[in-house]
Amino acid sequence: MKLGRLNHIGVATPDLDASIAFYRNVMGATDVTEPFVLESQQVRVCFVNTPGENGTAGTQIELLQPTSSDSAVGKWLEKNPLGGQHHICYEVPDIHAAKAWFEGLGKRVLGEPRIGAHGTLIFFVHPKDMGGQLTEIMETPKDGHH
Ligand SMILES: CC[C@@H](C(=O)O)C(=O)SCCNC(=O)CCNC(=O)[C@H](O)C(C)(C)COP(=O)(O)OP(=O)(O)OC[C@H]1O[C@@H](n2cnc3c(N)ncnc32)[C@H](O)[C@@H]1OP(=O)(O)O
Ligand SMILES: [Co+2]
Repeated sequence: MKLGRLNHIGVATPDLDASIAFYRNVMGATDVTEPFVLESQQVRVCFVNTPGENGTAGTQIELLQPTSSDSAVGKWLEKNPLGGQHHICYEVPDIHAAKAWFEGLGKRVLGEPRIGAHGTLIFFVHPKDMGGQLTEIMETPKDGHH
C-alpha cells in the first residue's frame, strides 16, 4: 500500500457550535460546512476546510459531536471531556485492497467498510495496532472532489 492524501483530522467536541465559533474566531477559519448528522456513526459532523497550495484543496478538520453517549465518540469524550484530536483519515484508491493490506499485517480492521461523511467507503484500524492512533481509511471520491 502507498501512503495516500491526508483527507482529514477527526476532532471530537462536546459542543459542535462552540467548536465552529472557535475555528472561526480563534483560528480565522472562513470555510466551514453546514453540520449534518451521520446516523451510522452516531455523530453530528461538519468540516473546516483549510487552504491548500495553489488552488488545490487543503486538508480538513472534521468536527464531531456524538448524538449519543453510547457511541464511539461519546465514549471517547468521557475520557477526554474537552474533546480534541480523535482520529486521522487517509485516502486510498481501493478500499478493499487496503482492508486486505491491514488485515494481512494482523491489524484489527473495525467492521466492514461503510459509507462515511464524504459519501465513499471507509473503515477504521484499531488504535492499539497503530501506535495509539485511531486510523480511518477512506476511498478517494471518484470525482476527485474532497
Ligand atoms: C463522520 C463520519 C466518519 C468519517 O466519514 O470521517 C468518522 O470519522 S466517524 C468517527 C467515529 N467513529 C469511530 O471512531 C469508529 C471507530 N472507533 C471504534 O470502533 C471505537 O472507538 C474503538 C477504537 C474500537 C474503541 O472503542 P472501545 O474499545 O469500545 O472503547 P475503549 O474506551 O474501551 O477503548 C479501548 C482502548 O482504545 C483506546 N482508544 C479508544 N478510542 C481511541 C482513539 N480515538 N484514539 C486512541 N485510542 C483510543 C482507549 O483509550 C482504550 O485504551 P486503554 O485505555 O489503554 O485501554
Ligand atoms: Co473521520
